[in-house]
Amino acid sequence: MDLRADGLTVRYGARQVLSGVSCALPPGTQALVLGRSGAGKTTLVKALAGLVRPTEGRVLWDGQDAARLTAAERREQQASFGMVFQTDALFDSMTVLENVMAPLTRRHVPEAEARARASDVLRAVGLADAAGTLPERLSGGMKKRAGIARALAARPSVVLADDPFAGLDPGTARQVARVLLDVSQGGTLLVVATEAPMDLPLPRWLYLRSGRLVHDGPPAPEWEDAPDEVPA
Ligand SMILES: Nc1ncnc2c1ncn2[C@@H]1O[C@H](COP(=O)(O)OP(=O)(O)OP(=O)(O)O)[C@@H](O)[C@H]1O
Repeated sequence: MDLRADGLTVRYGARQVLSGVSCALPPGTQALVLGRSGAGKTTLVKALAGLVRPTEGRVLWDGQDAARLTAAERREQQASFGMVFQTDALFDSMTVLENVMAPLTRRHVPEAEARARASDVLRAVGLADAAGTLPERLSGGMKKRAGIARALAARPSVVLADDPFAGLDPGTARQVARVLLDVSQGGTLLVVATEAPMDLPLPRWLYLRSGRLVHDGPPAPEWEDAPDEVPA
């Protein structure tokens, strides 16, 4: 999917969280969405996925204004997005395989096909052996990879991962980075983080400061050290 933000502004009450963000994310884009805590990173990816409504400006999906679609059209388009959020939880009472199958069966993919696709993607994230396990028996890193498998089982063309490395040790973070790169091949990958992850050196940085997109281009580590105030 061709994704675009055009003058995107999001306000919560009096609080402006995103201010006039514009960016073009054609199919195959691989980018980091960076910025300090509270800079608006999560809000930006949620708005791109149609989960937060712009107060001003537009989000365009293949050139169509997402806010102008009917609820049914929006749901259909949202099937193109695979999202890994910080707060994602697996269903405790279901096995890892059943968790990964859930989004597919919800979309009426026949059981046998859902099972085969879920098994494939679990293999891709290195969790084939844990398919029959309940989530409570997984380590934090395994849970994270299971969450990624669930987001990817439906073969989304856009993968949005919100801080997928939070709380992971360096070895597990490396594994998760490799999985994200492997499984999103050919599609768009947007990864939110507060610091550029060493293991996932994506070629483009979208750097947010207090809701403004202050840099959109090649990696620019100088922004990570820049003082808080954004010049007017
Ligand atoms: N639903 C909401 N209602 C009110 N304020 C919100 C809401 N969602 C986010 N905010 C506020 O908007 C600001 C930006 O939040 P957002 O989660 O987009 O930032 P972030 O850059 O992803 O931060 P972090 O790295 O800490 O996750 C924060 O100050 C947050 O408190």
